[in-house]
Amino acid sequence: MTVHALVLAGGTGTRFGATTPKQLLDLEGSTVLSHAVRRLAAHPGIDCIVLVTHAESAREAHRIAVAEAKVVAVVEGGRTRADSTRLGLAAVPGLADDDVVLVHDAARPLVTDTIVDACLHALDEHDAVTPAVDVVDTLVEVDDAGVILRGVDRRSVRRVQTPQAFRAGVLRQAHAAAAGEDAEPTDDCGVVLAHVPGASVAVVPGDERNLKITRPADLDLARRWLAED
Ligand SMILES: Nc1ccn([C@@H]2O[C@H](COP(=O)(O)OP(=O)(O)OP(=O)(O)O)[C@@H](O)[C@H]2O)c(=O)n1
Ligand SMILES: C[C@](O)(CO)[C@H](O)COP(=O)(O)O
Repeated sequence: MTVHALVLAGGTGTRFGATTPKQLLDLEGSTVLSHAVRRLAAHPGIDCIVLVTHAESAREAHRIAVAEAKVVAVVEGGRTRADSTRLGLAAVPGLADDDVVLVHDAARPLVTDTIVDACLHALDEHDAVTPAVDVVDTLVEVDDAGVILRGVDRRSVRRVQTPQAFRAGVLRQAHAAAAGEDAEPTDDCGVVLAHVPGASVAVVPGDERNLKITRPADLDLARRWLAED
């Protein structure tokens, strides 16, 4: 059984507001993308990595591929995140249904071995696994006018992260069924839940430091946490 990782860097980073995609931003001398790939490549349980890039990130992705022996392919991503996963899956050489696929956001450069280990371990019992953290604020559901409709019990919700881990056959089945649909799922566990009836999808402990760089303040936090590592 081989463990493959897809690193998704096909987005534009609109919410960050920079002129280049956020995966190219500098984080203590290396790009955000390069941190994410380096951390996954250093995990002994991960055999090979496919980079899914935005056209503007292709040069950096190819540079990383030369430096990191585990990177076996670089492909251009799609319009949506799900399209990018689908294109990445198609580029994995020799992917067997009982192989494992980890799907990771390049925008999460502080992924740790502990998180990867937790995901891989839980995959012995589940079809798909995602790291997740607790919600500490009170949650409410609102209408379009911002009027609160009801409270949401925060004990029953989590904020999910990546890498998300899958049996390859399950992820392939889910994305084949989802292809062409109007919905734009924001993560791959959601695609499995929606399209693989009966699939067992579970959470394992994530880490607050495994943040997704979405807005400029996130980069400042990542810099601080990286310096503390
Ligand atoms: N078509 C897309 C959209 C997103 N992603 C990747 O999915 C991850 C999570 O997406 P997000 O943080 O939303 O990144 P962007 O789409 O780049 O940001 P924004 O939504 O602010 O435009 C990122 O690593 C991003 O590069 C991707 O590979 N292909
Ligand atoms: C996959 C993800 O990082 C899990 O939290 C998140 O859903 C990505 O969402 P985005 O809207 O693409 O930022």
